[in-house]
Amino acid sequence: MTDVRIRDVSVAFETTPVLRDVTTAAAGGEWLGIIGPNGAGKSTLLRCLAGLQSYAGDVSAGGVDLRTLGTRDRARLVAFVPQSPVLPEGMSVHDYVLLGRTPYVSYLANPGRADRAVTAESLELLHLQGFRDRQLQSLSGGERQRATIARALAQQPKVLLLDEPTSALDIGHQQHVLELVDELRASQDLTVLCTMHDLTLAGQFCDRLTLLHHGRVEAEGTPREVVTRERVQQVYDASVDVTLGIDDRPVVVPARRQRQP
Ligand SMILES: Nc1ncnc2c1ncn2[C@@H]1O[C@H](COP(=O)(O)OP(=O)(O)OP(=O)(O)O)[C@@H](O)[C@H]1O
Repeated sequence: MTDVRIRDVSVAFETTPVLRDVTTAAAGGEWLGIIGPNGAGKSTLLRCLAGLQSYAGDVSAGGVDLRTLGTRDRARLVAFVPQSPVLPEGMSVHDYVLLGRTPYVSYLANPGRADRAVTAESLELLHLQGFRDRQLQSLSGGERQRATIARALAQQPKVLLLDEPTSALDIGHQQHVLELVDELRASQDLTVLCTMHDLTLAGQFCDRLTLLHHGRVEAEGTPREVVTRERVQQVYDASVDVTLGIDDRPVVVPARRQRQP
């Protein structure tokens, strides 16, 4: 299984620091949730791992410094599902998911039978068989989100990076996708790093959480350790109640501030 280590990672845009000496790690096969308010640096951190953002510091997966890998080797190791993917115009769902096989297809060759089988399996896992010939642009937001996850699974990565994977999904598909990721994690030895805004869902699915605030690690640990009423109030400036649900995992309930008379 492939562990991910992030050490002293810093990113600045112009002169504005966005990540400041971020150090955290996911053990092989673990699901690490990255949480924090808007603008905390969550997506930027995932983009560093995906090779889309330059950074100071070190990031490794399975002991390999990700900077040393070429595009194809990196894509076999790490798959990234961005929050708002740019989808190619005029492409069918099937062909888009088949793109996930690119790192396995030789230059100038066409995808083979095995690539098509993995693509069909990914479509099935995300309940997209009925959409295989539809144009991407004709899909709803949630269907597009499932298509991007299917493309990432077709990459057969060791590390899956998910940026807000359930933001466009209804409650049923949220659960389906997160359960599926959890099953794949177990069956395919995947290590998962996932940004999430829903702290209750994050607590239910993640083994550990890293809380970012203003680009720094504010807290990390088990969901129960990280998601406390006081911390959510302080970091998110939110009024909430936090109770413990199944398996002592936190349940975060917004508590409406006093109504104005
Ligand atoms: N290319 C860029 N140029 C300048 N600033 C940027 C750039 N990309 C991100 N930022 C800034 O970096 C900060 C962190 O952005 P990031 O997208 O990582 O936050 P986030 O925690 O994922 O937020 P959200 O929860 O809103 O998605 C934000 O203030 C954002 O405006």
